[in-house]
Amino acid sequence: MGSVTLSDPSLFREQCYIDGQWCDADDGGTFTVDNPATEETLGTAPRMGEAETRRAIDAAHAAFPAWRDKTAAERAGLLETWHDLMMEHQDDLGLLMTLEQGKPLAEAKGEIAYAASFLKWFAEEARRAYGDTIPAPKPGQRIVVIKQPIGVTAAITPWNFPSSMITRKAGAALAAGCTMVVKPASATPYSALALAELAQRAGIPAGVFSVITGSAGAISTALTDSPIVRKLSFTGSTEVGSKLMAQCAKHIQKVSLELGGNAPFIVFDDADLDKAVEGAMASKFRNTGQTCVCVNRFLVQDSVHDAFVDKLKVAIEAMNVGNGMDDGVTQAALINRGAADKVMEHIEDALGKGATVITGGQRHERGGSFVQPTLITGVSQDAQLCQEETFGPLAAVIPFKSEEDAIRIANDTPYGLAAYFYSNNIHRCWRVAEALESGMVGVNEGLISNAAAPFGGVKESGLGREGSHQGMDEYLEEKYLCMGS
Ligand SMILES: NC(=O)C1=CN([C@@H]2O[C@H](COP(=O)(O)OP(=O)(O)OC[C@H]3O[C@@H](n4cnc5c(N)ncnc54)[C@H](OP(=O)(O)O)[C@@H]3O)[C@@H](O)[C@H]2O)C=CC1
Ligand SMILES: O=C(O)[C@H](O)CS(=O)(=O)O
Repeated sequence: MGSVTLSDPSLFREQCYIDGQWCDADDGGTFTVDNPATEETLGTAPRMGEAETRRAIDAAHAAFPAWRDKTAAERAGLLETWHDLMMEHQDDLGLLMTLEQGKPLAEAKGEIAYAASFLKWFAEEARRAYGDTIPAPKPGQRIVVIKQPIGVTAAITPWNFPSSMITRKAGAALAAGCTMVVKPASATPYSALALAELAQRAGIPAGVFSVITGSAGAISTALTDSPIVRKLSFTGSTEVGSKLMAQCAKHIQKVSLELGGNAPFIVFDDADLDKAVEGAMASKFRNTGQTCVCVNRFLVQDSVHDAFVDKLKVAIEAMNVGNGMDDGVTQAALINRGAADKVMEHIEDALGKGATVITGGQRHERGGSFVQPTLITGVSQDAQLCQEETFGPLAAVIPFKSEEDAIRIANDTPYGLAAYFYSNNIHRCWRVAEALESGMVGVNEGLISNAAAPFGGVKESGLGREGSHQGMDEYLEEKYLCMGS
């Protein structure tokens, strides 16, 4: 990995993990993994396809009975050991993540703690897969509902949170008694393979958790063509999520989808503007704007518009753009040049429709996939960014007059993942929170993601919830027992 040395170099894996074994692709094929900040090659990962995927599915199938039959406490203990190993190696795992994904090192280490928190959360939830007994309508009968693990599951995960998007799924699946085959994003395989290394060290049995890298199409086809796989969990674009949902129909596989967003951030005239700016910065610029719950559109009420924009400009200009490995950097390279092109396309389109640049607006002088953190105002509602997720460091402000205008504009999107608003009027807070078409709402809060909360969207932002006590239900089947006399 260039000049970077891990304290524990064995966490850097360039092979996949199938059935407890580290292996290359059958044909020896590999793909390269680059550092987004320097565009240097970090290493390679196996280019696997259908044959390797089928072996991983078969291993998961073979491992399922014994894993299912462990007690919840035994599964919980192994998840807690995996959590502890993640935290013990937090620095190395953070380094790996910054090298392959680009995010500032402090954020990467933060994501490792966030990722580990899902293992700890679901270790606790494992012990609470409660069933029901229901008074029967017929004398002598008894109605009992038990919960059982769904079986072999699969996950396809994105590059923006290369560790936590895996543990948010695998933690729930393994806690429920399921086994899982994971295909991480090709841009960020090393965080996933390091998780597999630590799962092996934690004593999670062979076949229970496998990680395969390579052709997304071939791997996903093998996963959705197999009736052994009973559930697929996906985080990524709505376009791919829709394709996968259709593929899962063939064998009626359960599917969970965490997809794209288009989050509105509404600042009302009765907001605390300093808190609103704090929340705006946290939500907009986390991971250099590359999260599915990032603000995509700022809606600011006329009477506070200029004051809010002035404060936001100061906060944006205080950020430090650079290589995520360097101390003090708070905005990093985007995942690739294509992502930077998309941000510039959104800026240029909005300017062409009458918007004004308040700060930024250009590619960063560092070149490559760096973009200046940008603030634009006077954004027209027919701008491309109002219908498409920018996924980058662009704060776009749309003015509004009334509360009704704000709700109408906010809901004018096929997406509904996260929404945010700031107001000190409790009656308005209830009205607006209930009116927003979104799975999650931050009320006077810009950071809403944690393992205890049900994370998920409505409309074209997805299906199902992850985390919280709902997260494990995605991996459990309810069985109704009718006990006759
Ligand atoms: N909801 C969220 O958290 C996320 C949303 N997004 C949104 O998606 C946009 C595109 O980002 P991107 O990373 O390209 O997201 P994708 O949806 O393309 O990729 C996410 C995952 O899906 C895999 N994948 C890609 N194409 C297919 C396919 N045809 N069948 C099965 N799996 C597939 C990818 O594999 P591979 O890497 O090998 O191509 C990756 O593992 C972003 O700009 C953003 O708007 C992106 C990431 C996270
Ligand atoms: O997919 C994402 O962008 C993540 O879900 C964001 S979060 O969970 O870290 O908020």
